[in-house]
Amino acid sequence: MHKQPGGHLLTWLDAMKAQSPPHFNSSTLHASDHDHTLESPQSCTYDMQLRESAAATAAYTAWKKQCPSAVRMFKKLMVEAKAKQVVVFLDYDGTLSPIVDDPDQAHMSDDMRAIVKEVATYFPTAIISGRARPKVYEFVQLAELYYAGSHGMDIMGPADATNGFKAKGTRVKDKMGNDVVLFQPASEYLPLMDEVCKILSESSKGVRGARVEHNRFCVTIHFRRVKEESWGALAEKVENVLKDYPTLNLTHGRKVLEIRPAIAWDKGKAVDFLLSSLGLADSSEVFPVYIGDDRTDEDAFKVLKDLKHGCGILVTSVPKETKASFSLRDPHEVMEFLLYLVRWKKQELDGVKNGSKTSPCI
Ligand SMILES: O=P(O)(O)OC[C@H]1O[C@H](O[C@H]2O[C@H](CO)[C@@H](O)[C@H](O)[C@H]2O)[C@H](O)[C@@H](O)[C@@H]1O
Repeated sequence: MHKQPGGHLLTWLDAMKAQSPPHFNSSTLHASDHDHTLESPQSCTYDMQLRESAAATAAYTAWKKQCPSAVRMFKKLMVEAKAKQVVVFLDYDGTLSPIVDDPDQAHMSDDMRAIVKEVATYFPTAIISGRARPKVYEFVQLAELYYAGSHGMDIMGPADATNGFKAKGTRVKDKMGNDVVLFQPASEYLPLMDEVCKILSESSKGVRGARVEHNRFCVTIHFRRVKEESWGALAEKVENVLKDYPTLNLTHGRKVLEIRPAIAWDKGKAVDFLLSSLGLADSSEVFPVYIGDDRTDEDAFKVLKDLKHGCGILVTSVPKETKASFSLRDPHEVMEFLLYLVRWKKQELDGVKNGSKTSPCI
């Protein structure tokens, strides 16, 4: 019998469970999240499912009064954006791609890729992900975007300053031979991250379903395929390894624990950095839109809240505490919102061409 992990880890484990709860699709009454492997749906009677489903729907509906749908409120939301430079920041997992059990299979659809590509033709667009940057690039496959991997600790953008992007960083060539600028505020941590990843991969081998993902400046320990009764044991292993690394921090996300350099840098700082690099920091003429589903996205929502312009949009199908002002249920709704955004811009440009002063209607 293993001993329980420390108090703060127990709190995190509870938060992780709460963050990706199973929810019921009212039309089929089947658990529609992938977390059913960790629950025991057999023990639920049909009536119980029905009641839980109704209660979950009621709770979500009530929560949406504080955090309304960005699709339903689109027109209102974009009033403030009129004539401003919209900049789009997109998280990857759970935002552009659905959450799946195997992190290597979290592909985005071709339709989603097409709409993100179109968004990027009208607005500077960045992907801000916890993933290693090359991995998220492999999924997204769009050279015209800015990428910030490892929760913002690995930023890459085109070096061609004609598009206004003047990042301080190192000029290198990307895989395709294009000139890019790299900004890696935690670059000296790379050997340490490699070491920790190796030790954790070894020590977690005994826990069935555990998976350790090297996200370059972040090491992610996946709990999604681990039986809940083994979560404590896995968390304890992580905690034990971390004891020897005082310069690293532990955080949690959707059924993951993550080890990161203990530096003051996060997705919010990456948003600030990209806005500055685009020459748009401290400007009331910019309207940043950030869409994300995870705890780590809250740092970016906070930055937008403090800026007092722009908007944070949380992707969730269950009520969550958030600093975002709007919400979208899932990646399908994200796609719908991005379509609206493109249509809004096209109408605005058509209006300018035709000399119309009226607001575009969606
Ligand atoms: O910032 P993000 O782009 O949202 O990345 C956060 C983590 O996303 C991935 O994990 C999450 O998605 C997986 C695939 O759907 C899922 O299996 C896992 O439970 C989720 O936490 C990614 O694998 C992590 O490395 C990222 O840190």
